[in-house]
Amino acid sequence: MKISVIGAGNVGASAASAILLRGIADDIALVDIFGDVARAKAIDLSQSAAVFGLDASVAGGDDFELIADSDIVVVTAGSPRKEGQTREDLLLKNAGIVKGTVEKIAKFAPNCVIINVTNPLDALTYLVYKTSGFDKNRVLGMAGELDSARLKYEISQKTGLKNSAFSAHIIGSHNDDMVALQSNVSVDLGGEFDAVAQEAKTGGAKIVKLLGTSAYYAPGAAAAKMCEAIKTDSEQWLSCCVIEGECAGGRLVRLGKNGVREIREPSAEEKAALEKGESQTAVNIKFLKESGVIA
Ligand SMILES: NC(=O)c1ccc[n+]([C@@H]2O[C@H](COP(=O)([O-])OP(=O)(O)OC[C@H]3O[C@@H](n4cnc5c(N)ncnc54)[C@H](O)[C@@H]3O)[C@@H](O)[C@H]2O)c1
Repeated sequence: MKISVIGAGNVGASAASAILLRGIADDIALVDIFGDVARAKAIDLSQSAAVFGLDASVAGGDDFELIADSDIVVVTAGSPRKEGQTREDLLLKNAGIVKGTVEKIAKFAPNCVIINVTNPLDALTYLVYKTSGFDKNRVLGMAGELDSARLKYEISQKTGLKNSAFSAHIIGSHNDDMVALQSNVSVDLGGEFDAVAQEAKTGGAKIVKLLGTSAYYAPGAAAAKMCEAIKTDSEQWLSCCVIEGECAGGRLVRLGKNGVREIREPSAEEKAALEKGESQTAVNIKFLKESGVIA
């Protein structure tokens, strides 16, 4: 399997490292406008493969021909949040970067599954769909697996339970109105679920405040997990952003070689909870249409 990552910055390099060290791909390509950065990180990653005696190859540079014949392309090109910025503040600048990137993906890797990571996640995943011309099952966004991991972290902190002892999911939009699924949490939090969920929802902002930029190890790991599920036609339900009509939002899905295999239909109560976050995504998409970024 060949997996390419566009953007060799914090999230892109972390995703490539997780993909490599979990043995998900035989070939990895890392592309960045700063070709030497991508080349250097590809050499560094190749040497980390040598540490573990792994045979996967890693190439890097600024030439999109490197991504030819990729099965999966992960898009991380774009600016991250700085302190005080919302994900929405990144909309127009990152939309231009993602659009240009996806035009090249459609040219050089026309049969791949695209996983968008660049924020604001949901509106830009919709932009990926419209720009690529791909079937909607081959366009995904990564956010829900990260948000769900943050919920697991908070539950583990609260209860002392190990990660392997329970499951938890967050779906919906990658903004303040994401939806933690209490019915899916296999731990009794005794009435404290909402407070714990709120900690998870603001988990990204807490890291931005401490670090001055957004998180990258967990986002990279979450993108790698989606790649692994695609490769293995996994039976696991993952929280991923998918195209829903004329919008995009996080749902529990099963992934496989062609991308989305199955979407779990939200309950009526969940649908009502999803509306607020997705109305923000709809506003962002409308703005991209009015700005001419989406034709
Ligand atoms: N979906 C999520 O859950 C999630 C989580 C964390 C970060 N993010 C987002 O991921 C994106 C990347 O974050 P980061 O921390 O890696 O940023 P970063 O600045 O470390 O890396 C971004 C990289 O993109 C490159 N780039 C910019 N324009 C490009 C282009 N046209 N072609 C190729 N490469 C290009 C830059 O040179 C840089 O190396 C941001 O938009 C951030 O908000 C999303």
